Parts: sequence; structure tokens; C-alpha cells
Amino acid sequence: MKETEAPPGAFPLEVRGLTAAYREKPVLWDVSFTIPEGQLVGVVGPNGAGKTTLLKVVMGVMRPAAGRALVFGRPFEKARRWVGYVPQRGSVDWDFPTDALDVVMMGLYGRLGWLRRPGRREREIALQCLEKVGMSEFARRQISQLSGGQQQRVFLARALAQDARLYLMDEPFAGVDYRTERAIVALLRELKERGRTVVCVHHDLSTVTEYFDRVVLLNGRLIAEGPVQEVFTRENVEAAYGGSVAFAGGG
Ligand SMILES: Nc1ncnc2c1ncn2[C@@H]1O[C@H](COP(=O)(O)OP(=O)(O)OP(=O)(O)O)[C@@H](O)[C@H]1O
Repeated sequence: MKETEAPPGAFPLEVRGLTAAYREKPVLWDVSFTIPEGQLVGVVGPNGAGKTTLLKVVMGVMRPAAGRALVFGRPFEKARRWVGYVPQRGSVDWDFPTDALDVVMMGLYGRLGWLRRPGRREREIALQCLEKVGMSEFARRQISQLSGGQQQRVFLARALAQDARLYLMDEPFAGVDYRTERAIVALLRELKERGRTVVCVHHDLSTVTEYFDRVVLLNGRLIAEGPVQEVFTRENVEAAYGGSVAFAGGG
């Protein structure tokens, strides 16, 4: 089986009865949903709703108090080679001395295996991925000397290079300018066309219907999950955010 070939028929992400807590204090309660393949999914909810915590549990960084999350029908550690992760801006130690091209090359190590050093072909793939996010001219720039939006693009290029089946992204649109936002949207659509599944923690309610096929609405509990047109209604959004919100959805 090729590295990128996840088990056929298995859901990219399945969350069952998940409860997660920090020092006994639950922040997610009994959350269950299933994400089908080839969908762009927004995980939406107010500050403190547990969105990042959900990603932590899915990636095995945090143990759930109850329930579980399966990736392609397996625990994360058995499925990690099919998963690409784009961290939240500002959550990474940028003092590490490495340039943009090296960061993207790291995405290729999973494909190569740790014993083989990347060669000219890998370098070419990495450069193509930087090109796709408009960052070729910065290939040799130290990552600490890039702007926040440029760093974000480099991480997206790395995810692209990795050629995963499921992408988990923590607020990829946070704090980026309009051009970068459009570049990220184009990239997500390209991934979808290639049959990839993308799950994004997302903040901007006004773009949910445009960017995503499905939405997971969270507020500690799961408020609703499903196709955007069905689930992203005023009623559900108000249930998640409490009270009235500026709403640009369908219902
Ligand atoms: N390491 C931690 N220790 C204790 N409590 C935490 C920790 N990390 C998060 N929390 C708490 O858990 C709750 C959920 O946090 P989480 O970061 O998952 O929310 P979020 O939906 O991603 O929020 P935001 O939109 O603000 O990023 C919050 O109340 C937060 O204060």
C-alpha cells in the first residue's frame, strides 16, 4: 500500500462520545460526529468552545476523559502518515534556525522514510509547493524573518508537500491579508478536488457558507454538525454563541 493510501471506506474522522477535560474540568462534553471524505469542514464556535482541544484529542496530544476519536478508523498514532497538520500562527517556536524551503521539505520526510535524505526531486516538489502559495522568492529566507502571513503560507506549502489524506488546520485564515486568504481558499479547493478532506478551526462566521461544505458547531457541547446549508442556520449559530449574532448564513 502506498504511503498516501488510507484504508478505503473508512471515515477520515470519527468522533464518538468524546469528553475532554483540563484538571477534571470538562471543556468538551459527549461530542459525536463523522466527517465523510473529500469535504471542506469548518469547526466553528465562540472563544473557549473547545475547538483547539478537539484537534488536540484527535491528534493524540491530549487523552480524552471519555469516548474517542478515530482517523481512518484507527487511533491517530496508527494513521498519522495520512494526516497533515497546519498549526495556529504564533504557536510555533520560530527561533529555530531553518529556512522556508527546509520547513516545506520536512513535509516530505513521511514519504521518504527517515533513512533517505531528500534529493533533487524532493527539492523540486518543495519549490513547487512554495510557488503554489506565492512564496518561491522566500525559499531561502530564515523562517523567523518572515511575516506572520508568510509563515502561514510556508506551513500550508509543507502540508501540500506532505500529500496527506486528511488535513487538520487551526485557524489558517487568522490574521492574514486578503490576498493570502484567497490563496488559502484556492488551496483548500484544490485539495478537495484531489479528494482530500480538510478540517479547519475557523472564526469568521461571514465566510463559513462560502468556504466550507460542512460545519461542526461547538460550544463545549456539539450544537450541530452537517452540510452547511442544513446546519449553519441562525438558530444553531445563536445556540452556539448565545444571544443574537451578526449572521450571514442561509437560514
Ligand atoms: N492547557 C490548558 N489548561 C487548562 N485549561 C485550558 C487549557 N487549554 C485550554 N483550556 C481551556 O479550555 C477551554 C477550551 O479551550 P480551547 O483552546 O479548546 O478553545 P477554542 O474553541 O479553541 O478557543 P479560541 O477560539 O479562543 O481559540 C477554554 O475555557 C480554555 O480556557
